[in-house]
Amino acid sequence: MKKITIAIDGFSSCGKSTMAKDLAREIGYIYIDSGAMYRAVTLYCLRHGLFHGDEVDTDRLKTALPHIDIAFKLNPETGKPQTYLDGALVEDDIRTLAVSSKVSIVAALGFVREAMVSLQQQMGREKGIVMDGRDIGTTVFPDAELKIFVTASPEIRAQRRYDELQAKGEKGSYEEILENVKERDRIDTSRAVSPLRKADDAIELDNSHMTISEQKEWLAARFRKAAGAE
Ligand SMILES: Nc1ncnc2c1ncn2[C@@H]1O[C@H](COP(=O)(O)OP(=O)(O)OP(=O)(O)O)[C@@H](O)[C@H]1O
Ligand SMILES: Nc1ccn([C@@H]2O[C@H](COP(=O)(O)O)[C@@H](O)[C@H]2O)c(=O)n1
Repeated sequence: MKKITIAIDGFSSCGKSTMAKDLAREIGYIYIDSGAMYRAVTLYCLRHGLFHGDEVDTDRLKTALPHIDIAFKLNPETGKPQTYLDGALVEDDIRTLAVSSKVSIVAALGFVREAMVSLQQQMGREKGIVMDGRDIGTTVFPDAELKIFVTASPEIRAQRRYDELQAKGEKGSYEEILENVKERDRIDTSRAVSPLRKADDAIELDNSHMTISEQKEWLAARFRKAAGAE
């Protein structure tokens, strides 16, 4: 079967990476969580004092960006990809509310997007990739053979994220998470560079009332059709 490119975009916390990761594992494709890359840059900014309130020191970030090393390696026990920043494992550190509350500010910077998009395009040049994010079907891989745009209500998304953080023993109230989900959607859809929007040729999925296994099956069927297996 020919290898294709699969772009999964959508709003924050709607289940994109859950679907993308599962599909990639099953079909033997590479999975890239593009949001993790913006999160890693944000963690770098926080750790190096590049934030002044909600303002980023763009001069310092422009100088540092070419030297920031972001990589993904598979966890040998779980087989799941994990994010490394400058050689250190940061998978949990990039998922905190502290990073979530600043990431959309960093992701709105044109020079940051340019650098990340270029890296993402290199990662996908051989096809056989599933990438999730906000601009994958519109900007990173406009020629992707399969494009999905995922939505769910903000309240459902916040509840899912809240349950996940609770299970990990992390802080954050439901209200705080709902506020973060809505604020990130607002910044992501209104930014000047590559705003979050559905590509004209993307298939929309509202998974508000779907289980993880139902959405997995839904995606597998779309993949078989796009890859020419049926
Ligand atoms: N259909 C579903 N029903 C219930 N929970 C779900 C469903 N899909 C995903 N989840 C859960 O919702 C949470 C968010 O999912 P996930 O991390 O995949 O979202 P995302 O869209 O990749 O988020 P982000 O954009 O913030 O990275 C996870 O805890 C995941 O297990
Ligand atoms: N292609 C992308 C991916 C992500 N972003 C920004 O990063 C934030 C975090 O992403 P998650 O997928 O981990 O939620 C997200 O809110 C966006 O601001 C992006 O701009 N483009």
